Amino acid sequence: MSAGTRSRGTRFLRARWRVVLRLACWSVLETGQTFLTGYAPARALDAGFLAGRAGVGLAWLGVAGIGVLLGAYGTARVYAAVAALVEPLRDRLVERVVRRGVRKADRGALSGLTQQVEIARDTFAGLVMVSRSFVFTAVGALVGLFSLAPLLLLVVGPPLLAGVALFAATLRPLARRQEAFLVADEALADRLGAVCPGLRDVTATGAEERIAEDCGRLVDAEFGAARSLARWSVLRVASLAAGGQLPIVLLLAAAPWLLARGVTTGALVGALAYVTQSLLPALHNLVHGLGTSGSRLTVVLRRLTSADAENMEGGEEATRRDESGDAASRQRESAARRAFTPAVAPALSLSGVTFAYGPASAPVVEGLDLVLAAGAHLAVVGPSGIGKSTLTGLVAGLLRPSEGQIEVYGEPVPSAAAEARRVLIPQEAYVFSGTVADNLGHFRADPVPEAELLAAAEAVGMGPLLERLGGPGALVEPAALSVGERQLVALARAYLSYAPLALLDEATCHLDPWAEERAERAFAARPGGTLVVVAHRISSARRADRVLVMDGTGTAFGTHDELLHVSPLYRDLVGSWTPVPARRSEPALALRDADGVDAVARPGLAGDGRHVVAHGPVGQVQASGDLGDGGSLRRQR
Ligand SMILES: Nc1ncnc2c1ncn2[C@@H]1O[C@H](COP(=O)(O)OP(=O)(O)OP(=O)(O)O)[C@@H](O)[C@H]1O
Repeated sequence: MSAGTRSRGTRFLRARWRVVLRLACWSVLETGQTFLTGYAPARALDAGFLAGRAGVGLAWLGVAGIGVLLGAYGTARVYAAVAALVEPLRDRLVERVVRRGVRKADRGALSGLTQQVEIARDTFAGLVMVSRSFVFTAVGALVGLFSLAPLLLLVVGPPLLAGVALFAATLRPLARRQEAFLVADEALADRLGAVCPGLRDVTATGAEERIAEDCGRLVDAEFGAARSLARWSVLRVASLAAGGQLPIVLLLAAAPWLLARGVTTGALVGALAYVTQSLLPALHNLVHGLGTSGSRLTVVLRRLTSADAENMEGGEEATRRDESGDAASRQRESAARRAFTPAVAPALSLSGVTFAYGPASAPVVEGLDLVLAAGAHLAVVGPSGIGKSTLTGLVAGLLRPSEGQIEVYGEPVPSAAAEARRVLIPQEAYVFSGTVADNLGHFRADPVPEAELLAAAEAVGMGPLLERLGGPGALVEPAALSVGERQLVALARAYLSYAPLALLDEATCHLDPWAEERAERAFAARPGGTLVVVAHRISSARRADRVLVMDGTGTAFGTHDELLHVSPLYRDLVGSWTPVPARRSEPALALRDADGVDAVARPGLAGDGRHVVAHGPVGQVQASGDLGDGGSLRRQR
């Protein structure tokens, strides 16, 4: 406990000396009861039952009973006195906390702090009870032992003193370790509290490993603190054994010696009663109560009473953390910027990559070799469920191959360097509550200049949406955006990142073919940028300068024209894809049937302009949908 907290505590108690005195007086009754715990049975035996005077024995037992009743009355009064001591402490702490909470208008902090006040109040009450009880019980028992036979003090006193001394010696180091454990526990709880609600963000940004590492460090810190605490707690158990249990053994072992020196049988039984009924439970409560609650109270009180200072320190600490965080992000960023400079290594290289979702499952990717030069534009095609997303997950480092190596711009996957060089835009675009600028600049540690934001939005076709939302400073309500609009936000965000390799995993599937084309061309034209697109339209594959056809565990790789000749699967895929009609003046709406058949419609073709009916040129596709802003569709069949 710090000197400041100690002196405040002394002042607090001195100002309430009357309550302390009242508490002491009522506690004397407890001492009386403790005295009778051993003395009455001793007299009942020696002067009563063993002397053949059962009446006297019963009378002494009756006295012990009265002692218990008086002790119980005293304990009830003690509780009232403890309340008179504890409640003012609570009031003072609450006053402090509320004053500070109101000043800062921080309701979250206020509720957290008032909860700590309750902990402080309860812990303080517990401490007053156990330490007071130990003192008065010990006095009662020692006086009782002395009255029965001073020799008994010789047997019980030394181990009791040794136990208490050992306990006192461990108090401070134990409190420090308890505090270290609490701090580590809270740090972990804080971190998990922040991470768990944001798990989607973590996955969306591919930060699992970094977060796992970070949380792992906190888990290790708490584990270390718990081990150290446990080691010191062994000494606490030793002090209990020495002070409470050893006297019992000594009394029994020394019984013949004591009896030979005039100690009566009743006195021996009385001494055992003192140790087992009073001293041991009181010491047990003291060791556990003071050992655990004492350090908890120290921590809570220090926080509550010096929170202003701590807040300042906390602020500085946060700034320091921010600064070091900034430094780390600056480092990552400069690594990423460097990645944009012309690279000698290929943008992507896979050699002998094999991956299966489970040890017993068939591999989704098997022995795949692929080299993609920097600046290339690759389309990955294949039937549904063939492994296209799995491949992007492998390249992004979200999945680990069981065999083979993957490198992104010469950096092994997974690694932070490879992570900084790629950005994955999944089909399910993620938009979070915040401003448009927050969302778009999410992959950038440096503030993105507004002109750059606008240019990126324009490049990927998000311009009209940005305007409708109210510009970069406007707040985004994710639920109010259509899936297509969310994809536009995700595309602009990825476009702004410094990662040169963009992985679009059906990231434009909710956009119309023209919006998709615009976005893909924008990514392909990023200076030094390499693009891998999981294509769901033939137009997308035709735009790419290379196509990877996935066909079970086999693959074919080449240009569109080459593959039309060599890959029957590619020919089939091209045949089943619907050609995109020439662009009309009014925006078109593209629908895709569950079987992957496209249908294209124009608003106004049927319906009221927002609700349209689309007739598919292939098969009998019929669907109606709501043409939201930005041309996206919520389809009802
Ligand atoms: N987490 C997973 N656990 C087990 N199997 C999975 C998991 N994710 C995908 N698969 C299986 O792996 C195979 C390849 O899936 P993947 O999503 O990579 O295919 P895809 O070609 O991207 O499909 P689509 O075009 O429909 O998105 C499928 O059979 C799928 O069921």
